[in-house]
Amino acid sequence: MAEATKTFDVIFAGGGAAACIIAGRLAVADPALKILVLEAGPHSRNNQDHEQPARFFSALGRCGETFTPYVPKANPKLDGRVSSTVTGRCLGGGSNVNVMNYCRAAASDYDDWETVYGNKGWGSKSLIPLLRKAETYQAVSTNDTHGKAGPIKVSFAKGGHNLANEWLGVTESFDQHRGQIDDVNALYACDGYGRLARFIDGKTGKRSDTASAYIYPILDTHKNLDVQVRKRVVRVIFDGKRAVGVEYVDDEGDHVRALQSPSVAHASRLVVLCAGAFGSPAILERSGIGSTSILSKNDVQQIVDLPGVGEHLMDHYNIIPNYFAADYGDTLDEIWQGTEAEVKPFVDQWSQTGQGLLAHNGVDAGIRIRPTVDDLKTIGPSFTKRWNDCFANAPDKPIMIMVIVAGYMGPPPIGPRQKFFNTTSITACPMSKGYTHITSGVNPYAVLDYDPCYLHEEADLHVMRWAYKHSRELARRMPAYRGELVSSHPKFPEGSEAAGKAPSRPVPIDGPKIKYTEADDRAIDEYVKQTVSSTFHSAGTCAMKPRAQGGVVDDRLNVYGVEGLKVADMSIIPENVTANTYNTAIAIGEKAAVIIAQELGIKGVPESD
Ligand SMILES: Cc1cc2nc3c(=O)[nH]c(=O)nc-3n(C[C@H](O)[C@H](O)[C@H](O)COP(=O)(O)OP(=O)(O)OC[C@H]3O[C@@H](n4cnc5c(N)ncnc54)[C@H](O)[C@@H]3O)c2cc1C
Repeated sequence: MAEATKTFDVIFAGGGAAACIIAGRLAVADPALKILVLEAGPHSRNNQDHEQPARFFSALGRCGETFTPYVPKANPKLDGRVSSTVTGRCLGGGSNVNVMNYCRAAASDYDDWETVYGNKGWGSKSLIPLLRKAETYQAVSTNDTHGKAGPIKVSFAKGGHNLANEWLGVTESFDQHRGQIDDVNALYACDGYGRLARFIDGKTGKRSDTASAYIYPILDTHKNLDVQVRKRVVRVIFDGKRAVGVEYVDDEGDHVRALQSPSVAHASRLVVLCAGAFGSPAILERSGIGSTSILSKNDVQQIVDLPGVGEHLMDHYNIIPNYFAADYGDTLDEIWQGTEAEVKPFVDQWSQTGQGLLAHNGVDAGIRIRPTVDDLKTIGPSFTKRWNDCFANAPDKPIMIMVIVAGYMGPPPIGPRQKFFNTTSITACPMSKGYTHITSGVNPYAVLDYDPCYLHEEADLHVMRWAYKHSRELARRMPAYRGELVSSHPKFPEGSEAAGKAPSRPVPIDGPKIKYTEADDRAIDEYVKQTVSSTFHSAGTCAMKPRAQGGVVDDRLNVYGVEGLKVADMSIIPENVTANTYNTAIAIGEKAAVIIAQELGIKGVPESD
């Protein structure tokens, strides 16, 4: 149980990726501003699973207390399979548990937010200066979109990426049409292969999360910032239509007792929901803001009829075919599959130098890829409208993100330990959209009624089929290729020429491409349905767009129909970004800090670096 009611100027519900940026910026800019952050999970400081980059995969596999799993309905489009997702659950949220892949949206993704959805100040011209302000790009930059002195550190691996180099070598000879690109993340261009940076500090070898970057350095010195962990916000409380605080419970121990006597914190100026794509709409619905049918089903008295709350749930989703790698491959398998004793030498090296395989995320090369005219024919007519509507006239938008990952991603394979790599293909902007809603009006621990609706649009399936084929041609030409882990590939019909083998040797760069029959294509589709999984980029459930179009917040992040309440996290995006989402969460955090500072009359939160 928390102490007696306290009053703050600003209360943040959720202390994740975006929240830490906003709270940190405001706390420094105005030491008189009393800020409360209520985060459901624990502190993340000094947690080796977070700090030591290569441990991300083992931590994800254990899905311990710094993760929240979300289990959807069985999906008929996945042959009845259930494909779950997770979010971070600790100070820093997803930024503390993510894969650290530095992947930035297309400039036109942000421009669409401004021009298509009418959100003034959210186009690339406004957001790029904020992205620069947020980051220190620890590499030579070939363009002026990267930052030099921001709290978030971005680096390239200094060694241990020989498989990425091989893959890039193959792409150079095999796919000359696309070729190489200087900076895969230059915002205005895509469709070239290149090295990938990571959200890892190249000097210390530590993960660069928003808690470490914006909160922990000031927590002891800025007493105006009160961060309470293991506190779960139940709902916002209102005086009429004005948000004046939140009700919250302890996020551990006896849930029932906590629920019977929730604590209250008052906000004299603003309540900001930063609980992520699942948490923020759930808090809104428990507070009486949402669609009439959802609220009445859960006995919540309606304050505002906002049918868009919890709708338009977007994600990116991926397939991960694995391949055997030659012994010389620098892979993370030893760290991901090894015992603590086997990992210890890497820990020692990392502790002493900040380098070595533990300072890796294993994702060192990739492409944000667009289809050629021939590729569009291969994908087929189901994708034509989507292509014409979204991509044809936006040359900076990829349809897939394809990366090589140095290691086996999956449950430990049977047999003696071996080396692997995989080629993960991620849908950059899938058509399918889902929803997430509460199943209890009072219990913040109740499971959510959630369905990401993966593959509900056939085009998404056909794009993935094409991506599988393309990434496979690249993989089998790498000198370190030693065959396919057949269990993580399609079950091609017996006798099919498309069937993979292990062990086997690389094919020559100019060797023929695999020819697929219709039966082979069906096998790939089946494989996609059986294995497609979340990339953990859930977003869009409190969309920033006009209320009449299902919007939940306006372009100042105000929730429609009430006062003193904003949402600021990945739930506000009106349309997906064609990239992994951490960088966009950073943009939202920085932009929200500027907006709030302006409205509260706080100086010292500039709009650029
Ligand atoms: C496993 C994983 C891998 C990923 N990999 C990458 C990657 O490689 N690259 C990339 O760019 N992006 C990646 N992402 C995505 C990125 O990290 C997220 O998009 C980003 O963290 C979202 O930020 P947010 O502020 O919207 O929400 P979050 O960071 O999820 O923060 C929400 C916070 O609110 C808290 N919360 C929820 N409900 C309540 C409540 N009722 N009361 C109090 N607190 C609450 C949660 O505990 C959480 O800490 C990954 C995400 C995950 C989970």
